Amino acid sequence: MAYRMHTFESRTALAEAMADRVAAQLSAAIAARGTASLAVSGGSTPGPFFETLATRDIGWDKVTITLVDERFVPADHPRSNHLLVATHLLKSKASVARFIPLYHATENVEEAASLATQETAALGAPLDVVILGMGLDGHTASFFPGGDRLEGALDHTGPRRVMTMKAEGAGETRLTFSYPTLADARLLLLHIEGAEKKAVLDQAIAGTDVHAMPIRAILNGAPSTPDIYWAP
Ligand SMILES: O=C1O[C@H](COP(=O)(O)O)[C@@H](O)[C@H](O)[C@H]1O
Repeated sequence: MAYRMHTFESRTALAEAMADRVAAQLSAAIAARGTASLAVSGGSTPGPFFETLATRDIGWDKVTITLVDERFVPADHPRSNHLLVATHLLKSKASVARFIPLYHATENVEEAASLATQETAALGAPLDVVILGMGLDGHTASFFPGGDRLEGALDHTGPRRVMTMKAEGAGETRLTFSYPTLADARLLLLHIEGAEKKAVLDQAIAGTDVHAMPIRAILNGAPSTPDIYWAP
């Protein structure tokens, strides 16, 4: 397993440190290439970090933000990751950033995935910053254990794209970037909080079955070494 562990005394300290790190990487990208790309996770963890990041003084008008994964629900749905980003990140100094959603109000989720693939291609590759989360079942992005397209999503040789995922533990059908899009980010972060998630991380580190705990695909053999940010 290859990763770097960063442990903090509090979630506030983590949010400050991670916001500094991400802001520095985005600023460096803007200085080098004129623009910067940031793909973030949803769920219950990132809200306070988003609030902190939005206060950082960088060239937000040159930053494009997207999601590593999304539920196939409209942006006003309470479980929408887009809603989380709109509420907690696209505000303050970051209100001028551009946002590319993965959800589209198409007839079916396959069409939404195809549109999201086309629209996010403009971000180029690799992405500047990818921030992953992890569920208690060991999923990351929407790489769920038992996912109907898990094999394809984790294929190291597959295309960079947005694809669909259905899994018992996922609730709604998902849209997710494929592993090749996420795993070679210039800065690859894994953000987890709490003792329960630390125990899941330790379990993932101790084993090798990627299908049982897809987070292992990131911890073991991603082209970029992930930096793990954890606070109790
Ligand atoms: O379903 C999801 O869950 C994971 C973890 O979320 P959390 O609520 O345990 O923080 C998240 O990383 C992912 O983006 C989200 O769609």
